[in-house]
Amino acid sequence: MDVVMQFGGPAKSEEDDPDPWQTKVRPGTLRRVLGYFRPHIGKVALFVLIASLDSLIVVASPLLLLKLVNDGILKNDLRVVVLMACLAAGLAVAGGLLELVSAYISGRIGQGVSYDLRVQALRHVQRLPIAFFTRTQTGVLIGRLHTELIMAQQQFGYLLMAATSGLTVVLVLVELFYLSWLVAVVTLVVIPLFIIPWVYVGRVIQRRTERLMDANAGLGGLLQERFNVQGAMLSKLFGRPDEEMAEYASRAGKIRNIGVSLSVYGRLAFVMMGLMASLATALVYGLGGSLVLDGAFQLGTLVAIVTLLGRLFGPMVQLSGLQETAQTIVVGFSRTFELLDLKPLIEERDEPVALPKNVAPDIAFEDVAFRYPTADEVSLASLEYVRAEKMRGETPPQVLRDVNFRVPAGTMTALVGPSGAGKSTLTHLVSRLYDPVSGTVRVGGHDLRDVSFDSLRETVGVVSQDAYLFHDTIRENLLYARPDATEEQLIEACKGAQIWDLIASLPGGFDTVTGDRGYRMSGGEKQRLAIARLLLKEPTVMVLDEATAHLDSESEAAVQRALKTALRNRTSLVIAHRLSTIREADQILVIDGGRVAESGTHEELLARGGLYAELYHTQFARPERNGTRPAEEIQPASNGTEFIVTEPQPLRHVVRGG
Ligand SMILES: Nc1ncnc2c1ncn2[C@@H]1O[C@H](COP(=O)(O)OP(=O)(O)OP(=O)(O)O)[C@@H](O)[C@H]1O
Repeated sequence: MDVVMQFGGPAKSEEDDPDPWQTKVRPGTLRRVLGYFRPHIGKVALFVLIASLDSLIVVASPLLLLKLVNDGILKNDLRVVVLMACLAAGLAVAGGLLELVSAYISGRIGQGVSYDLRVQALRHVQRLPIAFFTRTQTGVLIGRLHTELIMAQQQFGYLLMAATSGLTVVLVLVELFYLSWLVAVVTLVVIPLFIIPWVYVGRVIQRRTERLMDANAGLGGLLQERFNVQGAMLSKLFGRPDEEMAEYASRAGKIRNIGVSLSVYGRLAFVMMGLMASLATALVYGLGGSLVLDGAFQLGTLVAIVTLLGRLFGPMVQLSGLQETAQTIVVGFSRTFELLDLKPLIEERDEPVALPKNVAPDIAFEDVAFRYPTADEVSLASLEYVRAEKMRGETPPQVLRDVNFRVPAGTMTALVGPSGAGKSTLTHLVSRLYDPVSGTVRVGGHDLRDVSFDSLRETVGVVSQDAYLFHDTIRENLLYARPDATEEQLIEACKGAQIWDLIASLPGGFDTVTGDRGYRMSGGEKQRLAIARLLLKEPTVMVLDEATAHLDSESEAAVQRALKTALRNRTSLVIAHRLSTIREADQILVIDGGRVAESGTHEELLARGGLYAELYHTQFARPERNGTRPAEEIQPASNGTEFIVTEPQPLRHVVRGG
């Protein structure tokens, strides 16, 4: 089977919003789907058994009616009447119970399969590189792992019902032939005429339901993006409520329109079903009644035939949707398979090396070149918000080239250079968020591609400018780094990170909730908490992006003290924005255009009179107003680099033009 199908279905209407990123169902998908049912084969067998018993009950009760009328009522035998009535009641109760049990079992199977698939998909997504997450729209990914699987699983329930309906239909037809071959033949001819419009309406309903789910997922993704703290902040600051409202309204309007048409079609299906049943029954009453008058069969047989007919429509309708349901399941599953088949770019090799604990290692970059991966290499177009078709297939430019340097164990290296030079990218390679395209990054002499993920995570600690905190208590945020930390260890880490006084002053102490993305804390406080989290983890290598923004001088001094503690006795790579940090570095690397343009100590680089000296002199050689250094100013350097100078002597580059 090689079907290309849009998940929302191909039905044409004004609500159609053709999606160019269709899900391609690959050959072998059905076999793969069935593979997920293998562990539940026992339950499937039990379900089939129970469903068969249920089908037998469905066809047995009309026979009781036949006997009740022919042998009881018509022959005036009260004993038969009572016995048949009791048996019919017993069968009805048994049928109800069996239906409940079969619903439970089919639920267990469907839920079990979607549980297995979901856990597998989550584990897989965890292994995907950071590049995947930078490209993927979170809301859509959540939809893929959640809503779409639920839908496939619900459809599975219908599939099981439809499959067992087959047995019921066969048994009912056999019994019809047994009771009256003439009525059975007429029924067989007439029923498809009624079923065809029903099938059409059923398909429309199914496609619109799928499109409704797609539209809901799209709206969910949008809301998730706009209503997280930063999205809400952006929309408030840019003040475009009307455009935002128009976007919501248009999407919600689409959902409304599909909802309205769904309820109309749903009602139509209901009416058609009733009409179908009434017309067929009227026909059989007419035909059967005349056969009774002719003495071809007795009244009880007619009652049984009419009852049987009533039990034929439901299963036939379910059977008619079998193919559509199966296809929806296969497409739903293949959407998850698509994700599972995305090969993680960064993998742990077999028998990886563990870096030694508690020993600060050196870091070495050897002929490193790097470019960010293409969309095709790391993501799925269907999960990207901006489906930049043109971008796909294009190779992004090299961000790092010919990078060679060594950070000796236990020393600090500062990275400076213009914005976009590649400093952050370079630090990403140390924590193996990305692998170099060529060349080698070594920690403690080991190629990072040989090192186990666990030991790399233990060895390398990262503090970014915008520290991320979970919406949880301060304690839980700290314990994330070391779940077994004692209260004393937590306090010690917080003291080292200069955040203990603040935590101690909070009424809730460690149990204070830090809010969505830690929003109730200031930038400096968040960064110090992140440093405390890192101190708990005790990595031997520190990768740090010094904060450039929104710290008042008191907070800034506190962060500086915290960093001093954090960097002590560790090998560190710091994207430095402050002169004090740069001066303290054992080595400074000036990064420019993805290369190490210069390296040395502050004094050496000044003496060399190159780019660093130029940057430094441009910044400090300017005459100060009133003999004092301005509290904050932006100065364009001759090479286009701008520095913001803030007290006490911090060095921040803002932008490099040209
Ligand atoms: N995820 C990404 N995908 C593609 N390109 C990227 C990605 N991240 C950064 N880049 C590009 O790589 C180049 C280097 O970026 P990088 O963030 O390393 O610079 P930087 O020196 O740290 O700048 P800044 O000081 O402004 O943070 C830039 O041209 C940037 O646009």
